Amino acid sequence: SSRSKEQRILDFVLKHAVPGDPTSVLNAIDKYFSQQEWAMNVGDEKGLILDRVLQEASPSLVLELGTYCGYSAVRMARLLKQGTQILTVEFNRDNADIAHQILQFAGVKDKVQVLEGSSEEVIRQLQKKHAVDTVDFIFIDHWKDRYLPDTKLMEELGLLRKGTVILADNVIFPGAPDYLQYVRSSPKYDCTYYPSHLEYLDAEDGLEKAVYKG
Ligand SMILES: Cc1cc(-c2n[nH]c(CCNC(=O)c3cc(-c4ccc(F)cc4)cc(O)c3O)n2)ccn1
Ligand SMILES: [Mg+2]
Repeated sequence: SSRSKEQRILDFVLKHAVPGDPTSVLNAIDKYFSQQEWAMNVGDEKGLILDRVLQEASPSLVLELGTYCGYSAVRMARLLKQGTQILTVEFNRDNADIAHQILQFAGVKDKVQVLEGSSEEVIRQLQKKHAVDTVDFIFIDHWKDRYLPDTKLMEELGLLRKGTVILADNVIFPGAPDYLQYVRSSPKYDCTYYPSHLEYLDAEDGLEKAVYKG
């Protein structure tokens, strides 16, 4: 059977990147998209914004919604201190498996745990099954119609603490208008918009940072 796009990305990484070198894995994935075909990784332009916002927050526990091939999980893991944990949630079993292999190759597997399932079911299990108290940094990059309900669910479950940073991808394209409207009008969040472009294309996109005020 023909290999999926995600399997082709994995093959390209295994061929062109250096085992144990996360930056070479990111460069290989970015090169794949510039040479071969587009895919929905956050990319290098928005990735730089993620780097800066993450370093500023210097979190101990990171939750990512939407792993895809693991590009942003590798991106975050390469910047975080030892002992930091990233829990990343992927809905598609095949992609979760690809991400697993890319994370392993990059040498960041000890910092990242890929949880397969829907964001809602995983979020509901975090406190009991994954011994999570509160989360310090959340990168939201999953189905755009789930940004708002999942943020409200995390509030309700007490997973956010004073200062928790929520960074959301694609708030312009494909867009998460209900989420944007909610965090920007809620007294519980301090929001900042980082304009950018859709990964590897010219269409406008951006990241929204929402800091929970507790
Ligand atoms: C419900 C649930 C879901 C998940 C989950 N796991 N993996 C994902 C990936 C979701 N990501 C996207 O759909 C996405 C799409 C575009 C795009 C598409 C088409 C265009 F034309 C232009 C841009 C661009 C992006 O940057 C994106 O991130 N969600 C995990 C857990 N629970
Ligand atoms: Mg995205």
